[in-house]
Amino acid sequence: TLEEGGFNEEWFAGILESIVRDLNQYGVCVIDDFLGAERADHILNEVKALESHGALEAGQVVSRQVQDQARGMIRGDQIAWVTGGEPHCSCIGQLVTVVDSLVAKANKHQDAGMLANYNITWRTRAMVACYPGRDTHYVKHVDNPNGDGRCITAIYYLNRDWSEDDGGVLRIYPEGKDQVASIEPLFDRMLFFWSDRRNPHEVLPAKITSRYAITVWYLD
Ligand SMILES: O=C(O)CNC(=O)c1n[nH]c2ccccc2c1=O
Ligand SMILES: [Fe+2]
Repeated sequence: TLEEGGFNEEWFAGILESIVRDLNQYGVCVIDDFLGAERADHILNEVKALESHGALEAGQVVSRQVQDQARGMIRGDQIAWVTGGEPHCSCIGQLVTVVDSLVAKANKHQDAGMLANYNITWRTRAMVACYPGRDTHYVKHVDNPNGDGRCITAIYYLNRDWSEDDGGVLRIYPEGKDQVASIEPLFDRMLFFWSDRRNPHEVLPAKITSRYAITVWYLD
């Protein structure tokens, strides 16, 4: 976990190995207990503060069947873009800084493999997303189907005590493979996957009132 200021060398090296190995082997890498519960909690509190201050806007406004039309559009995911430099997002900023270091080191790692095909010098801001429950979901899609520069999707989940009935599982259908990855949006779970056509994915209907995730896309 993170020592004051820096981060623990062997923790970092272990995570780095997992990212390089798993992205090359599966195109997907899941790291559990990424930052430890205390830091994860601080990040969750910053996300909840964004939500309660109405900083999250409609990521995609979905209309439901006709009978719901009367109730207006059911909101899909709600998002906010943060740099992590905002005063009330400093812990989100620390998360992004650590992930930046890991991705940069993985890109230049001696066993980078397919990662070496990229020269990752940039990234998007962090997209804080909340799926407000009531079956909100995200249809099957590819993040970067047409070479817009995004090569790695990095998602950090913040859902405490998630259980099967809460829904909101991320399902990835790795191209050319018959197995599907079902990834539960667990608290303090970090996920990396190739952003291109190798990883079509969808967010299954979320039952829990608020399903939180922070996504950063790394650019080649
Ligand atoms: O939350 C997840 O587990 C996966 N989430 C996604 O795949 C995902 N992908 N692309 C987006 C674009 C705009 C707004 C939200 C999204 C989004 O949640
Ligand atoms: Fe996506």
